[in-house]
Amino acid sequence: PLPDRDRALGPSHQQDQSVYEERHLRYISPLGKGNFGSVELCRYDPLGDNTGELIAVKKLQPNKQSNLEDFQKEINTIRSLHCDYIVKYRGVCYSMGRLSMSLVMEYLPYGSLIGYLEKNRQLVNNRRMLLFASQICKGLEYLQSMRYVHRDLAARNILVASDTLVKIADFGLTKIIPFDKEYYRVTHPGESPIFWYAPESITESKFSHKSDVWSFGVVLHELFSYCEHNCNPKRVSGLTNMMMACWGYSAEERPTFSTLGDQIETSIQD
Ligand SMILES: Cc1cnc(Nc2cc(F)c(C3CCN(C)CC3)c(F)c2)nc1Nc1ccc(F)c(N2CCCS2(=O)=O)c1
Repeated sequence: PLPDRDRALGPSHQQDQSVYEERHLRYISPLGKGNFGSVELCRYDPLGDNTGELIAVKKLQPNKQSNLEDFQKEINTIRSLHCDYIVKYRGVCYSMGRLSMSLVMEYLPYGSLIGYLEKNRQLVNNRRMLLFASQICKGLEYLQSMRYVHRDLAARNILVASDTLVKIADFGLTKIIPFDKEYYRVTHPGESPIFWYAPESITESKFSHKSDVWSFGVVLHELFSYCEHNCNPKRVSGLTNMMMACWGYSAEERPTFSTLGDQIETSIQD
């Protein structure tokens, strides 16, 4: 049964609501800004007594029309994803005054993985790093099962829910692979720094699950270069081999996320 506060407010205010009324949105602080728009920490407080839930609200930069289409696609993408290792969609908030809309998502208190690693270097040992790698791998395996290519996988786009849980965020560049092809070719060159891009993404603007595997290798490198290496060298060498495999020059050489997942589980057992 719904908690009393929701019963009193009727169906539109249920926990699994998808429309947030702007009048109940309490701005708290900025979380991040980019060419995409901005993400803010808000409290949705219909009772006005500060008991409402904390949410992350992504607003679109009020400019080019094409952004609105891309934003709609991003909302449709994240709304279709249901996985423990992917940041949860909560709903949308229409602000009629400005004829704009915002994407409402669950709020993960620890911020991006990069910031977390910098602040908690001593906490993230080898084992914790492999746990995070395994969660990101499972999230990517789920994305692949939905025929999505993330295209912007990097530690800055991974969010930390707790000391033992990370989630993939930011589906602004995510594309669906057409049913009759193995890859997605973009027309416009990407915005991301090419450090995370597979060779074919740079030379031919081709993106596939295997180019996400390349980027996953870079995320492993980011994770690994922050954590303590004071653990068993077998894990270290296992991880190094995984990274090198993700960086196979041709996409076919690279492992699948399920193979990588198995290798990570094996390394965790060691
Ligand atoms: C959906 C979502 C849920 N929870 C959270 N929690 C969150 C909690 C935090 F304390 C912080 C920081 C931590 C550090 N201090 C100094 C400032 C606040 C933080 F940055 C985020 N953030 C979300 N989104 C989000 C926010 C901000 C972003 F820059 C990006 N992006 C980054 C590259 C593309 S991006 O748009 O993915 C996504």
